[in-house]
Amino acid sequence: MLPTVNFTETAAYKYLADHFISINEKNLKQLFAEDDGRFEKFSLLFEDILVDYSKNRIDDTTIALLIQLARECKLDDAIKAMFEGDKINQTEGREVLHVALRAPAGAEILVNGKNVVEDVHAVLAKMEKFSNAIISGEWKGYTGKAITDVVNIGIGGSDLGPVMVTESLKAYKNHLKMHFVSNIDGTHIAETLKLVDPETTLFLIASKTFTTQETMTNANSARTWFLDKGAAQEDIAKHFAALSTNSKDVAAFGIDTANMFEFWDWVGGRYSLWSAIGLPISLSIGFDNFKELLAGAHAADEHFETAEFEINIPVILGLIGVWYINFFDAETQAILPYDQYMHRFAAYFQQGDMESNGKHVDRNGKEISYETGPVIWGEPGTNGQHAFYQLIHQGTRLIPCDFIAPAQSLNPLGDHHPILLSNFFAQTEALMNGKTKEQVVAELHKDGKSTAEIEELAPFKVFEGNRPTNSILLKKVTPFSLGSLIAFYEHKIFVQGIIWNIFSFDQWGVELGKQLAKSILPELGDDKAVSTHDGSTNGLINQYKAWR
Ligand SMILES: O=P(O)(O)OC[C@H]1O[C@H](O)[C@@H](O)[C@@H](O)[C@@H]1O
Repeated sequence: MLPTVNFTETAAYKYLADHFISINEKNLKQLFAEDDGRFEKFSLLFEDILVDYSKNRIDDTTIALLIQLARECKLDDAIKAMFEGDKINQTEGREVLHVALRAPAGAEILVNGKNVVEDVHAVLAKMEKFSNAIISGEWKGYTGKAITDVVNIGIGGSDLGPVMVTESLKAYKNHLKMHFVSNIDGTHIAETLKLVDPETTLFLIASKTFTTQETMTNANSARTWFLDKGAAQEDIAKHFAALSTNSKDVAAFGIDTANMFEFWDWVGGRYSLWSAIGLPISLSIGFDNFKELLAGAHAADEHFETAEFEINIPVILGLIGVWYINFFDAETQAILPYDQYMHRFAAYFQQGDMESNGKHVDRNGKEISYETGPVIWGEPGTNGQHAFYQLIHQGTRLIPCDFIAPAQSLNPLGDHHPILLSNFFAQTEALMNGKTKEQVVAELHKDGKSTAEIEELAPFKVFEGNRPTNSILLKKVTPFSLGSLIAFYEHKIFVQGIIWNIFSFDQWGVELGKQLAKSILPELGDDKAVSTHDGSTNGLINQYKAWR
């Protein structure tokens, strides 16, 4: 059982509320001026990842109080409960053990008296064998040809992780062409099927439950297409595999359970890329690289489980997030990777964070009176700079930003990387320091503007600065460093969920829309006007019927 402390009733919260008043008056520039050792103090090096959190609106007292808050909320007990396999997903009665998916062989994590690490490694061995057979071409399709294309059909947690990781690690990929179909919009599967040949395509049907409407509809369309192209029922075994917890429905679909890669209900969908759901990753970059990804995540797990809170990266990042959300009223969190390969990183953590911490009821089942999970958003740099950074620099909202960049490029082409990195460094500097009216006036003078022109223009050119950022500098994007980075973000979400006293591992909020869609679907079967809904919904449905 998780602790159920209301963080707003702790002593630390009250101290933080007072302390906020003095910090809110301080400028980041001033905080740096007051403390020569600020960077050393507020940065952490983990393997080849440097996390610089010094450009935040914090001082020693802030960090001490935030850590006191974590202690009062019994974060240490909560971490222990997760790693020990307690049923901390209480509303679904499940353990939360994505950490077991990356535990090394020989480790022991018990669920109902059984060591799940053994099961994990049995599935990993099966994934390794299968990946090797597909990649080497030893596995043949129904006409004797090797597989060239892999189509992963899944949605949410059964899509976003593999998409993000295969994109982030594209530089490590082999010859297999990867395709991902998620949307129920027929366009997604139709456009994908145009690109592939049934004789050389492997379909992975990825669904924890194997009941998700989008995935099963797309999977059925893929199977129909496969058979329509001339393949026979018995050929399905060579071209369809399932990644699921539901062997009964996998068999009912017609997939040989020998081609089923199993995972378990203690793996949350949005935490499942480390499980059999990661098979497309292993196919795309090879099993050894997939193992490195797991090893990087495991190293981050060990850090999270054992490091003192003061030097614990997910704890510090999580607490700083709480500081902005609950004291500065920040509503969003931007994630800005300066790495084109990581272009789906923010999208991935939209599910990871928003599905986990978008909750309004606490662990006692009571409505809560404070803010919880932020809106997560972001695009890769420098594209974002030319799109929405205006608002981050000069808008009225405080937007904490995570800037992420690799020191070494995987495509060191001319001076591209130094230019990219100069922007990465410049943006956090600009957000922190801003530009004063005096600086603006001096610049306009230099440009030969008249006093009247200067007076008129100056206010628009001022940047108030004092806008907080984290900078995460990776030596290089490797399977290992990416694994660690993802795990840090996962654990940050956990930390925040514990402080907010919410359940981070259920997702009841996705159910209502599904239920209503199920009841609307039969109503779309004829041309009769509907009148059973509210005026707007009736109006929309009836117009659709008139136009289709
Ligand atoms: O893997 P499945 O079972 O198809 O679920 C896909 C997705 O469905 C729902 O939207 C949620 O439960 C998500 O967390 C999940 O990732």
